[in-house]
Amino acid sequence: MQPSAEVNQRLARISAHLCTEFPRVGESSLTQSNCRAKGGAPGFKVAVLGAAGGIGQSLSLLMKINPLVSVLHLYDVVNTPGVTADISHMDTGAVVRGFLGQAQLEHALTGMDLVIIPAGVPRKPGMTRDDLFKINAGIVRTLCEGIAKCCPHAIVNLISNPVNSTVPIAAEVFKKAGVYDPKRLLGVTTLDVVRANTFVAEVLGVDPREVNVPVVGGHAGVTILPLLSQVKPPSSFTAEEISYLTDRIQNGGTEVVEAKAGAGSATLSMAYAAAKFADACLRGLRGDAGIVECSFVASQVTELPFFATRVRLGRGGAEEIFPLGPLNEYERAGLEKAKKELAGSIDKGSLSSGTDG
Ligand SMILES: NC(=O)c1ccc[n+]([C@@H]2O[C@H](COP(=O)([O-])OP(=O)(O)OC[C@H]3O[C@@H](n4cnc5c(N)ncnc54)[C@H](O)[C@@H]3O)[C@@H](O)[C@H]2O)c1
Ligand SMILES: O=C(O)C[C@H](O)C(=O)O
Repeated sequence: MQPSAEVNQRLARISAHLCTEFPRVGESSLTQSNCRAKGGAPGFKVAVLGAAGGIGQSLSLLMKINPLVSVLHLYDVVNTPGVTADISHMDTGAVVRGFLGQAQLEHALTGMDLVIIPAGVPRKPGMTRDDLFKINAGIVRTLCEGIAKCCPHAIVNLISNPVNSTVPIAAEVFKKAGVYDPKRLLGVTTLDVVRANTFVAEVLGVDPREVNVPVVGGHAGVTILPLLSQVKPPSSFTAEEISYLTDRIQNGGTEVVEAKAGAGSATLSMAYAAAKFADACLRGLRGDAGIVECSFVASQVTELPFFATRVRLGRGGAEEIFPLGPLNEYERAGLEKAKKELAGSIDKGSLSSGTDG
């Protein structure tokens, strides 16, 4: 006998809730819940919020192949059943579960060790990252309220722009909920480092994997401050090369936005950068020694309450924040410009708490 349309609809609703837990009636009598293997390899529980987006999909794929991840929760307000079904077929260790819409946010977050947030709208040509503030502030606030309630000890990797303001917004949400741990809130600026390594390697004619450029400050225009005097391996540049590299690194995001011509901003290089940073956070959580990355965090390195510098990642998140190190005159001038702009963006985020942006 064929199951009624009503039964099929009911199962589809349950299936949307649990995403891949039930096949449609009539397809097989064996369901995933009867399967002998239940998953549960040792590792960390990671949630991606905004998992169906341009960054979210590639990032979720990269987290699914990370051997440190045992459980991967994919949350978005659209399209997570499809993304989850697709990624869950990859034969890697992490067990994947999908969550759709605000009603499932708490299930998505409960028990997570690391929450990565690429949710929010991207830029179009002619826009600044700050033009995204109003809409993304509200999204970040709602998601962080969920984190405060369901996994207050998770490490948070915040990608949504404008990072210079969304990190202060998240801090205010966590403070209000009484769960703020500044070491666990990390703004993701890894793409600036990834770009800097690539562009510097092109100029030097070397493999980018051999290059490490500290990029400090924040994540927008002049607040992105590459410290070319501290490049590893030690390298020297002409004044013309310094000017070209600084400008290209500061405007790397705009270069992609313009090339995509209205179809969004960096997604693939960003997913790579976010996966690299998340992997570093997970190795820190595991207790590995010497994990150092740049990140926009609560900081006393300058007079500003938040600043991106090199940080040492450990079980508690950003356990040590390194000072800027010696700067040359060009970098000192860049630092002053960066701080001036950053101060306004940080205040805008901190003071927006409780409003809709
Ligand atoms: N930090 C960085 O270096 C960096 C780099 C690139 C992009 N970004 C930023 O990342 C964000 C996402 O970019 P994208 O290209 O993936 O955009 P996108 O539009 O392709 O994807 C965003 C996703 O967020 C989801 N979303 C919207 N509201 C949500 C909510 N309340 N809860 C959960 N999910 C929600 C959307 O449904 C969508 O799937 C943008 O703000 C962008 O500016 C940051
Ligand atoms: O430029 C953008 O708007 C996205 C992102 O911040 C980037 O640097 O690529």
